[in-house]
Amino acid sequence: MASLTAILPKSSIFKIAIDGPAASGKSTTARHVAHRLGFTYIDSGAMYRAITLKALRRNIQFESPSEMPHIINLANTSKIHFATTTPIGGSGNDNTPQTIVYLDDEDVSADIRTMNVSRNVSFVAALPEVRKAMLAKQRRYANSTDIDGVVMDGRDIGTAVLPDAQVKIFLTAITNVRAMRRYEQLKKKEKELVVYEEILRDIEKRDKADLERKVSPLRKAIDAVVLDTTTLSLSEIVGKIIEMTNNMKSDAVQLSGINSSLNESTIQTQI
Ligand SMILES: Nc1ncnc2c1ncn2[C@@H]1O[C@H](COP(=O)(O)OP(=O)(O)O)[C@@H](O)[C@H]1O
Ligand SMILES: Nc1ccn([C@H]2C[C@H](O)[C@@H](COP(=O)(O)OP(=O)(O)O)O2)c(=O)n1
Repeated sequence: MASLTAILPKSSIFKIAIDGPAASGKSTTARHVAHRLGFTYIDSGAMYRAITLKALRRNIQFESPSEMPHIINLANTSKIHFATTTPIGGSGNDNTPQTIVYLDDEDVSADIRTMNVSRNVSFVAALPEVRKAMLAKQRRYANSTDIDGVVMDGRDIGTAVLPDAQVKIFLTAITNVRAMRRYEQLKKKEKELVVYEEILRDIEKRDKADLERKVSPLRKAIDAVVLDTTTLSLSEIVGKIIEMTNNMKSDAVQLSGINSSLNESTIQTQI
């Protein structure tokens, strides 16, 4: 029976974990999947970015050992929450649901995506105490009782944050494709001058830092499915994840049927 219970959901909240390197398509994919399934989307990377933004605004000197307690304190005391806006028509990426990120009730959705935050976020995300604080918040969000399902993306969701997720995806794409997509994405926002080579360097540096850090490095969970977005369109990727989720849900329903009839026969035998 252990093998049956292993694939049945441990709680009524259905969990989808999407991990992968920078600009592999995690958040866009996750937002579409969540929207289609009526699930809540949680952007775990935005949480590390929000703490980094707050530290930058306070002129905290990164990598100075005496400043670390300040960063840890920010992680423990900051309020971070999300809101999702529903798309109204449009085509292609225009109809991607948008996520608003609030830091202490201020909308910081644009400010957390600047190159300055990107350059410094890996340092903040490598601090074990910061990860501990974020992990507690992420699990709290994922286990809130008023939602049917959750889609969370990041680097350690399938391995550390939601190891019990019923669907685990590892998104990847070759580095220069990821850098070009991020370049196009930032250029559209016109928040700052963007240079492709600088973005490529940032992505290479962050990939290395995310892979090599000691606590919860970027890893594919052993039970995750790899999807390469270099060759697959957004709608193909979203379709595959929805299909996997629906299959997993119907397997769980069938197995719970088998389980309950097994329980009934056990009860009858006992009587
Ligand atoms: N499968 C895909 N094919 C082409 N472009 C994609 C695909 N998935 C995402 N994108 C685009 O790539 C850019 C980066 O995606 P994003 O979701 O922000 O990545 P991540 O969250 O992994 O950093 C966005 O402009 C997004 O629309
Ligand atoms: N679960 C997570 C999510 C993000 N991080 C870190 C590592 C990433 O470089 C930064 C920013 O994450 P984010 O997903 O916003 O980055 P990209 O959109 O992929 O560029 O945060 C992490 O360590 N663990």
